Amino acid sequence: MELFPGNRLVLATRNEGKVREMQRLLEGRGVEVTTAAALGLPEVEETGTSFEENATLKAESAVKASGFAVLADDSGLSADALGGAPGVYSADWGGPERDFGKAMARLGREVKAAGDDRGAKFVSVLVLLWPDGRRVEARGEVRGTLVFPPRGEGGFGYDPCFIPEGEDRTFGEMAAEEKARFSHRSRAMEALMRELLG
Ligand SMILES: O=c1nc[nH]c2c1ncn2[C@H]1C[C@H](O)[C@@H](COP(=O)(O)OP(=O)(O)OP(=O)(O)O)O1
Ligand SMILES: [Mg+2]
Repeated sequence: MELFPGNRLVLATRNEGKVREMQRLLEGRGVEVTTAAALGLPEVEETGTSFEENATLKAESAVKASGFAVLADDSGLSADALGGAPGVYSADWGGPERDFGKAMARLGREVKAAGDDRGAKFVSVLVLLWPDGRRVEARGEVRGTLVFPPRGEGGFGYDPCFIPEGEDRTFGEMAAEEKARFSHRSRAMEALMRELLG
């Protein structure tokens, strides 16, 4: 039996970094993956106050516009020193131009000003939604340490300022397959597949 109608899955994200990671995580599952950008789907206002809410908003909008099954990710970096900020506002800290050099500089300043606790976690919430309303949700987290100034050119977003627990290099210094071994998104995807396939 087909998991998705037409065996097709739409990634409801505009973030190329996420698209690359999600495509890699779905490889070999016999699913034809396409993206919101490729289908020209409308952008979504992320008005929720939780990762779950925003992932749901993105998934619902893309299902409505495309008629296909959809996978949405809402994610972010939560600094212990800042009570979990930037959290769901992680993308907003990059400004309209999505300048994460600027966002990481701000994060460094604010963390130091707040007492310099370097503990942090990345969170990813995935929502899989079918046109018939069936829905599966999963969360993945990875704890780690913030490092300033940022290091490495790999990955995207805040990757250069985050060292996952037990490692000594940032996500920005890792190859894609290495980041995928620890990442919040990989963990969420594993949890999603467990939910889905039992
Ligand atoms: O693995 C990651 N490595 C580095 N940074 C990350 C990661 N995962 C999330 N982040 C940061 C940057 C991103 O911009 C924001 C998520 O915001 P979020 O609204 O979920 O995604 P987005 O606006 O970039 O794309 P979209 O909403 O179209 O899926 O958190
Ligand atoms: Mg977004």
